[in-house]
Order: sequence, then structure tokens, then C-alpha cells
Amino acid sequence: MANGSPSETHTESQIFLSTRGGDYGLSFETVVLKGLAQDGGLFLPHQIPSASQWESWKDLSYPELAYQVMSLYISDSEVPAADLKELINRSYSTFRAKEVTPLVHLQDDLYLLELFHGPSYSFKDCALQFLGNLFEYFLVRKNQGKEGKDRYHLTVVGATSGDTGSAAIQGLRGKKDVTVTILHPKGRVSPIQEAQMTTCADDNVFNLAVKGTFDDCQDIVKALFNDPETNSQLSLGAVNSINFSRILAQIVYYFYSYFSLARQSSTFKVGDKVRFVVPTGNFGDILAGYFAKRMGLPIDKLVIATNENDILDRFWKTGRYEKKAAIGQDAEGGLEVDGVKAHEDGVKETLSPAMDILVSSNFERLLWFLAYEFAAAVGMDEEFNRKQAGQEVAAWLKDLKNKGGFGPVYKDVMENARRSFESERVSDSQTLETIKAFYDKVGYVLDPHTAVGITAAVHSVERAEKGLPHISLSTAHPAKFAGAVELALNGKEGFNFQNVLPQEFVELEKLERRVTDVENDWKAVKDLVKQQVDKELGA
Ligand SMILES: Cc1ncc(COP(=O)(O)O)c(C=O)c1O
Ligand SMILES: N[C@@H](CCOP(=O)(O)O)C(=O)O
Repeated sequence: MANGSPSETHTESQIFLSTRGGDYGLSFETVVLKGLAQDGGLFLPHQIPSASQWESWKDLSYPELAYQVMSLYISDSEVPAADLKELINRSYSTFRAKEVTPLVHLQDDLYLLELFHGPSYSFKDCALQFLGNLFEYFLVRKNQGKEGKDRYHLTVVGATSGDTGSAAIQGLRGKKDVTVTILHPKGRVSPIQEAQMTTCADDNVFNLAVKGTFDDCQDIVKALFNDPETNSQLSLGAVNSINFSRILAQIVYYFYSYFSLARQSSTFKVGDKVRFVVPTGNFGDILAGYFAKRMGLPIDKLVIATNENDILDRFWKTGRYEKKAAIGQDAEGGLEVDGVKAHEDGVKETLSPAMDILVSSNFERLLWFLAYEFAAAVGMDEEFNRKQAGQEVAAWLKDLKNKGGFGPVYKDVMENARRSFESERVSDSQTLETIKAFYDKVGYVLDPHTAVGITAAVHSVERAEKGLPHISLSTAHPAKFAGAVELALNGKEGFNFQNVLPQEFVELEKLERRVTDVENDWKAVKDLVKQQVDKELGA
């Protein structure tokens, strides 16, 4: 099936809808290529599949396990099994670690899941290596026998606070029939992240430095998708976690690390419960954990760890989801929010900049499940519940846009959210203390985002049932965030930043940069993207 409409061979978990109720009954291919729904919503499968055989996956390699998970969401009639296996094998062959995502025992009940062994050194590679190959697969199929202007050209636009951008570039550089434009907030990504993105010399890669925040970049991307003229002229594609395939690929490592734990621990058996702790910004990574839980993996709780940009933590504490940025001045006349140094737009400047986000886009997907289950409790049929959920989510998101927030949500909705998740906000000083403490105790160098997770994990171990294992996600290599790591560890006996610095990062510094500055204005970005595509296509 190449035209994108589901056939009778699709199960309910292989057909997709929009969180805002507008689209329904879409195929995986359509969802991957479109990225964002026409009504502005995000795509979700009609149902989360139950993986009744999940325990039998325990000895599978990472790619074998990925196939088992992904084939529940991708019909064989869209991507035949042999093709899907080949795509998966190729995607994970680029990782430096044989296990793809190794699990490290830190102390007692605390384990660290290293997700940074892919080409760009962050967890984003786990999904974007796959998505890059998947785009290519669909494009080759669509373009068979076509020449010149008849070929389908995908214009990928992505927003990044640093890591998605470099991983997307690694996943798409040099691929035929795709151009990729990455928007990053000017001056707000780490020097290595900036170098990783802007030194890419492939003709199909463009970088725009936006005068604004990550949220501005994300809003520009959504505005482009929501503009029917731009979308139809350019055939836009998404690499952010608004693209459902990103979430799908990330489900895999929840299962894989669970089985790694069972192999490593003498007391933990398949079937026992575990907690996952996830440094969280856009809510994509932890949402994948929620899918794993719903598929049957015995997850006790998913712990959200935010930095000082804590919209999610506040939601779990109060039931209100609000941007809330009462900007004040500190003693030196600088800007602050809640006593933390901030930008003029209210985003707090933290040591974990990839999570400096005011609004978490994937939270909309969780809201859909919460709204659906609230409606289902009344006992109406599936279709009615879906409609209700779509309407509720659309209303919440409208209030977020127009009034800066919504809530408090119904008590039952909140209780449901609290059954699966706990949350904690971690300050910069705690982040630094954690980096120091784990270097002193076990000689491990944590990146600041991972340290946000580990701080919350240590607290969760203290309050959870004794002996409950915790897997905390390590989302980036420490060398990407020299500033925070050196701040915490410089002067410590035996510490030398050069020892954690991969040679390829040293080489990056010498390469020429290619980046264009642009105002925080979606129309200005649209014009630049069009120029780039025209140039690339020789129009
Ligand atoms: C290093 C790092 N850690 C954590 C996160 C947060 O992940 P998510 O946005 O999926 O919540 C990000 C950005 O997404 C990141 O780049
Ligand atoms: N932290 C991210 C922000 C974008 O998130 P995404 O998961 O939605 O792509 C980044 O590094 O760019």
C-alpha cells in the first residue's frame, strides 16, 4: 500500500487520529510524512496495542526488539516485515555501543540508561536515525519511475534547543528528495551543539538562528505546518517529536532496558516492577514510557524531572497548566522569574538548556488519553469517547493559546495522571551537586540534563517501596555541555574535561559554519525555506 489509506489488514493500533478530533483513520505513512494534523493536533494511534507476548522478548537484541514493538504500530501491508527489519538494522548499526543503549549500575537501586551512543551523542539519535531512513524509504517508493518536478520532495523543518537539530541533521544529511531546515534559538544552545549543526556541509541541510526562544522556534514550525499554502507548496515534514514515529522508536528502549536490568540484577526478575525517571522538556521521551506502560511493561511510576522551567511539575502539583512568567528584576537589574535568571520572554536560563522550554508539545498527547478515559468512565461507545476527547483537548489548547493556560482539570483527570506519573523540579544548584556527588562516589561524569533526572531519581528511591529498582535516563553525553560539567567538576582531583571529550568534537571547532540569522517571524522563515528549496531543486 503506497497511497496512505489503511486497509482491512490494519489493526486499530496501526490507524491514526488527531488529538483535536479533526483527522481520523489515517495510515502510518500519512502520519509520518504529514507530521502534524491539519487541525493543529498531534497524531496518535486509535489504540495503544497490548503486547501480550512482551515477556518472550527478553533475550532479543535491540534491533530485534525494535521490530517487535514497531510492527505493532506499522502494518505489514505498509512496510513489509523484511523492509522494516532492514530499516531498523541499518538505523541502529550507526551506534558506537554494541547494545545500542547500555544500562549502567550506579548505586543500590539506581541504574542509568545511556542513550547517547548514536552519531550526535544524545538520545534523539535513537529515533532520528530511524526516522531519517523511514523518510527515505517512503520517498524512494513514492518517486519510483518519476523524474524532475514530478518527484515528491519533502521539506523538513524542525525546531531545536540543540539536540533534535544535530540528530535530525545526522539522520537526513545527503538524502535524496529531502531538504532539512533546523531552527535554533540564537545564542541559547551549547557551543558544541551549535557547531554540530552549523558545520554540516551537505547541500540539503540549512540552519536558521532565530532571535527568540526554543518555544518561538517551535511556534514557527507549527505556524508553517498550519498554513495550508506553505504546507501544500512545500510538502512539509516534521522531525520534532510531534512526528509520531519519534515516540514509537523511543518506546523500544524502555523494554530493552527493563530486560537489561533483569540480566544484570540477581534479585530482579521479568515481571517485577520498575520505575523510570526521565529528564523532561517537550514530554516526548517520557510519553514513550507511558506507551510502554500501557502496552504491558510493569512500570510502577514514570517520574518527570524538570529543571526550573517547570510547567509540567506545576501541573502535577496543582492541576493547572500555565505558562506563568511574572518577570521581575534581580538586584543587578537583570531579569528573573521566581528568583531564577530569565530571558525577556520568561524562559529561565538553566544549566540544562535543552529543557529550557515553556510549553511541552507532547503533553497534548497525554491530555488526549486523560480526556478519553474521563469520557469512557461514563460508559459511552468508542466513537463518542474519541469525539469528546478531541473536543476537550481542542478547548484546553485554545485556552493555553489565548489565556496562557487552563485548569484546574477535573479531579478524576488529575487522579488518573497521578496514577502513572510523579514529578519533581530540580534547581541548577541541585544539578551541580548531583554531578559532583556522582563523580565523587562512582567516578561517573553526568551531563546536566541527566543530572536533573538523577536528582529526582535519588529522591524517588527514598520515597518508593524499598528495593524498587529505578532506571534513570541519560539523555546526552557530558561533553555536549562543557559549561555545566566544568562548573561542577573543575578542580576535582583527577578530573580533566579533555578525557570525556570525543575527538570528533575537537575537529568540529576547525570547520566552517553555515547559518543564517532570522527574526522571530514565521513568514520570514517561510521565505527563507522556500528560497532554500528552490535553490536545492534548481528552480
Ligand atoms: C539532553 C536532553 N535531555 C532531555 C530532553 C527532554 O526530552 P523531551 O523533550 O523528550 O522531554 C532534551 C530535549 O528534548 C534533551 O535534549
Ligand atoms: N530538547 C529538544 C527540544 C525539541 O524537542 P523534540 O523532542 O520535540 O524534538 C532539542 O534538543 O531540540
